[in-house]
Amino acid sequence: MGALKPGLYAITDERLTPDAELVSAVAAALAGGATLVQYRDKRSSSATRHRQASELNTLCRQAGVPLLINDDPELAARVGAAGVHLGQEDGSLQAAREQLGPDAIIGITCHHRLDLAWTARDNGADYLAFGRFYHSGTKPGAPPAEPSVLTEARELGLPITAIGGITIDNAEPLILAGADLLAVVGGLFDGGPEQVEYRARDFGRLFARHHPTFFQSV
Ligand SMILES: Cc1ncc(COP(=O)(O)OP(=O)(O)O)c(N)n1
Ligand SMILES: Cc1nc(C(=O)O)sc1CCOP(=O)(O)O
Ligand SMILES: [Mg+2]
Repeated sequence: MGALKPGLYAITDERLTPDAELVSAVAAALAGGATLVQYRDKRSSSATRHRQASELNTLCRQAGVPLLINDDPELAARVGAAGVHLGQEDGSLQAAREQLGPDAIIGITCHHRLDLAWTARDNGADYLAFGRFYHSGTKPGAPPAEPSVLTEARELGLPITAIGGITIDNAEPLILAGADLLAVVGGLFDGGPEQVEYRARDFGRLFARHHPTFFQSV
C-alpha cells in the first residue's frame, strides 16, 4: 500500500472533536494505533482551520502517521500535510496533484460506483473510498453502498477505504469484504475523549484478526 498502512482511518469532526479536544482526541486515536488521520471541518473559519490543521500536522508527523485534509488542497499545501481527500464535487484530482506533488496521498470518494473508481485510478488516486455502509449520523444523506463493492474494487489494485456508520460492532464484514482502511468518525469519537484510545485499539485487534497484511504497531 505504499505510504498507506491498513488499519483505522480516524476522521475529525467539528462537533465530536471540538477545538478544545481536537488535539487530545487525535493523540488518543494515534496512541490506539490509527494508521491514517483526516482533518475534516466543514464549518470553522479559515483561520481556525489553518491553526487546527497545523497542530494536527505536527502531532501526526511526530507519530509517523499521514495527515490528510478534507476537501482543501490549498490548506494541505499551506500546512505541509501528507495529502487530501476529495469528493466528486471537490475539484479535480489532477489540479490537486499539481499543487501537492507526486508524493502526496490523494484519496477519492467513489460512493458505490466502480466506474468512478476506475476514473480515479486512471487519474492517479492513491486510495479509493466507498460508502456509506451503515447509517451515518455524521453524513446521513451519503448514498448507500453494499460490502460487495469492496470485493469488486480489489481488482483495481489500490488501497480500499470503507466509510459510513462504522463501529467496532459492524466493522468485521467490511474488512472481510476487502477494506484496507476503515474511515470512522462517530464510531471512534462519539463516546467522549476517554473512549477514543480503547476504541482505536479495538479496531486494531479486528484488523489483526482479519486483514492479511495488517501490522500491529501499538
Ligand atoms: C475516507 C473518506 N471517504 C469519503 C469521504 C467523503 O468525501 P465527500 O464525498 O467529499 O464528502 P465530505 O467529507 O466532504 O462531506 C471522506 N471525507 N473521507
Ligand atoms: C464523511 C462521510 N462520507 C461518507 C460517504 O459515504 O462518502 S459517510 C461519511 C461520514 C462518516 O462518519 P461516521 O463514521 O460518523 O458515519
Ligand atoms: Mg468533500
